[in-house]
Amino acid sequence: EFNEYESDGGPAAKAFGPKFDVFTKHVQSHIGKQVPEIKIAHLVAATITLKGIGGILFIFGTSLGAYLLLLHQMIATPILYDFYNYDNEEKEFTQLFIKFTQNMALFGALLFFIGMKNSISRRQPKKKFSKLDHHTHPAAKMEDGSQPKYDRVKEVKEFDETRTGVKGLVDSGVTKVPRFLIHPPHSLLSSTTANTQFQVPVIDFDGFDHDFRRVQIVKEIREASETWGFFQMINHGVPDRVIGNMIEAIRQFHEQPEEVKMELYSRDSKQRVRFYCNGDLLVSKAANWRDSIGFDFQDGPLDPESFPSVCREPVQEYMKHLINLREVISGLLSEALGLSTDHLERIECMKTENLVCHYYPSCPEPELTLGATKHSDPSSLTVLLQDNLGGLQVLHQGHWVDVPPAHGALVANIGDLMQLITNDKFKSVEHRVLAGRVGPRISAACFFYPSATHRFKPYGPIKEFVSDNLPIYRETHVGEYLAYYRSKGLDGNSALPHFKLA
Ligand SMILES: O=C(O)CCC(=O)C(=O)O
Ligand SMILES: [Fe+2]
Repeated sequence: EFNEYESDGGPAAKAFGPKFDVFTKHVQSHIGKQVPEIKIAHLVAATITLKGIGGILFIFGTSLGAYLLLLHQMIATPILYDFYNYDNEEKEFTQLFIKFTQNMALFGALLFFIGMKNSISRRQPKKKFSKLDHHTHPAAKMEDGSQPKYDRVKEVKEFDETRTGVKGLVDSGVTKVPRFLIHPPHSLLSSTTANTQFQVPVIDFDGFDHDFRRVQIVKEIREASETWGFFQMINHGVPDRVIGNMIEAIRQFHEQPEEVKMELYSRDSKQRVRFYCNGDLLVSKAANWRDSIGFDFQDGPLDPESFPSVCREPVQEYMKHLINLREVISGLLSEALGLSTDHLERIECMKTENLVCHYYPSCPEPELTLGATKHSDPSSLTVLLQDNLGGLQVLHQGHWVDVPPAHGALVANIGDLMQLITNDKFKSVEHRVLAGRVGPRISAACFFYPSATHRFKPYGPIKEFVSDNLPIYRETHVGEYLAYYRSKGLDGNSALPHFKLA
């Protein structure tokens, strides 16, 4: 009867009216003020509406429905079940009191429902990307056989907003490589057929400061830098223990809880320590199956507080050794170029260090993607530490050649800026990383650049390498070079030709 309504309020108003009068009198005598007059028919209409709409919304599981029902309970219960107007001996008291407490229980249940809804939405702040994977796979077809419409920008944006990188995808149970990570067939072609007739040179640095050995080492470095642009170094002076700790620390950074790592996620290259997935995610055509943490040292040490605590000491210790090694290589490279030992140091072309520590998660479909697209490094020189899984390949005489992991070894490779200042004498050679079913693979690339404090210092071909006054490249500075390199993204083409003189 309470749900029937007529213009005077119907039977509901007849039951409700007297009780409401008593209730308003109570309230008036308590607060000592006149309560504004409310038409009983309006009140009944309001409570029926609240109950009706609230009930329907609640069935569909919305919090708004629960709030409306709460409001209904707050108005109707104390007025309708007015046990407090009866003596506790009277039978109405018991009946009304039972009804009142039942409604209070309902009130509590509604509060509980709202609380649960809020806590669920707080625990799931981000979209689970995995829900999308079957839509985004190019092999996926609509029911009518057509390809689903693909919105790459949206997919990439949603992925970026998870702030958890490729590892986040893997952890959420993705079993297919999402489309934005799939590379075109021509860049995947012959992924698995590495050429085994060539071998990347391995150079033993033992005795580099003894004249006799030094001559030999300098010769090997010259040959490797002119033909391969790559060589592996052994007995380079960085202890195995330091290397082992470094690999373990990178693993620990990437494998710590998402919530901690997400705090450091950033696309702002001015942020000196940051976690990111594909520096060129927003400009590249195909993303790489890897996450990275970057440390931009800029001509000096970083504030220890800016390191994530899981990897602070191992990274600092590794870099201390790499600074020493840079001095050694800088002298050897200068000599290999036929310049005085301190030449490269004097022109400050390797003064800044930028360390990027990569994590390549295991991949369910490694034949569809890459750990790193074919690229050459923009640096003057890169020193790379890789774990024992393999996957790094260098392009040599038109063939992809594996750079096999060797215990305790470090890889050195000539970067674009070195090729530019040596007028093509030393080569900045293209390399890539295959994705693997076994993982994670871990690596740390330390890029040595010209001084960051002299970002606009011009660099062009050194005069000793310019015969008949024919430089191949125009002058540039590290700021310009990097801006161009980044704007292009890793698209498989070198940035160097852009700086060629006509
Ligand atoms: O992870 C690797 O082995 C190579 C990484 C690389 O080429 C780079 O960071 O430029
Ligand atoms: Fe590289």
